[in-house]
Amino acid sequence: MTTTPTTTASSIEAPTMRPPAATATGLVKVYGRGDTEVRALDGASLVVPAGQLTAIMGPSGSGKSTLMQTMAGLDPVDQGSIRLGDTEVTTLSEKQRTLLRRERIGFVFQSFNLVPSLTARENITLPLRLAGRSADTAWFEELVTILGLGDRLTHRPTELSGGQQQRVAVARALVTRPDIVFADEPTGNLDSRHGQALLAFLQRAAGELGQTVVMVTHDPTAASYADRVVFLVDGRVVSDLAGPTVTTVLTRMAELEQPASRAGR
Ligand SMILES: Nc1ncnc2c1ncn2[C@@H]1O[C@H](COP(=O)(O)OP(=O)(O)OP(=O)(O)O)[C@@H](O)[C@H]1O
Repeated sequence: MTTTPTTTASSIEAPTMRPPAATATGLVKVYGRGDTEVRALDGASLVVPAGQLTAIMGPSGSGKSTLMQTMAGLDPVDQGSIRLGDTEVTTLSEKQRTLLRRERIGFVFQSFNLVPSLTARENITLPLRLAGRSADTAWFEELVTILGLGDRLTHRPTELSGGQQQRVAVARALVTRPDIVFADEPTGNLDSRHGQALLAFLQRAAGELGQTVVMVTHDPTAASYADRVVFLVDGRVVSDLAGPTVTTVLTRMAELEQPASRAGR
């Protein structure tokens, strides 16, 4: 078994029966100019296997959110390629990216981002209304049941606990059966019990429902729910770990913090 961080192509490949849900190659994203220039992504490459829960970890400022936002078509890149299924995202116009997000991508944010004036049901079905689609009733019922929201559908966000609000946000992200769900610190505002319930659901959504999920997290416990963890350092994917446990994630993080592992980059 090798635990040495590596930047070879094999570190970003993961075997899967289905074609990858997304593939990012050589992403470069620069913010600012001159003295204030920051290379948030500096050649990041990543394959996201379909039907898996992939966690993205890395030190603060390593580019995790930027990687997620660019892969989700929220933000353009300066260089590189992003394929979502057969679609090259980087050459789409802003309008086309908006449509892509609406039709094929689900989002879960740390801050839930629910619409305060809408009920839980209306929040969950909002992406369908925006896309002009009708609800798949069986799928809606399945999501609501698995997430334990059946008796909360007429409540507004202020009438729900943090855990319930985040479950509404997760149902909203999955209601369109998107090709991929991006979750940025989805358990960041939850206590550990609600956080673990949510992670168990994301794991189940991938394992049983075949949903592809990419989750940014700082938390080794959250990462241990993933099928695979990829580690970002200085804007590049430098290592990955299949079948992570809290211990193996902590060990790998400690290795990546060693100056030697970052030398020559
Ligand atoms: N809009 C922006 N303008 C300028 N710099 C930015 C912008 N967004 C991100 N950055 C910089 O890009 C780098 C990567 O930021 P990013 O938020 O992707 O990192 P992160 O790994 O998600 O960090 P954290 O774990 O702290 O949330 C950081 O140095 C950040 O300051």
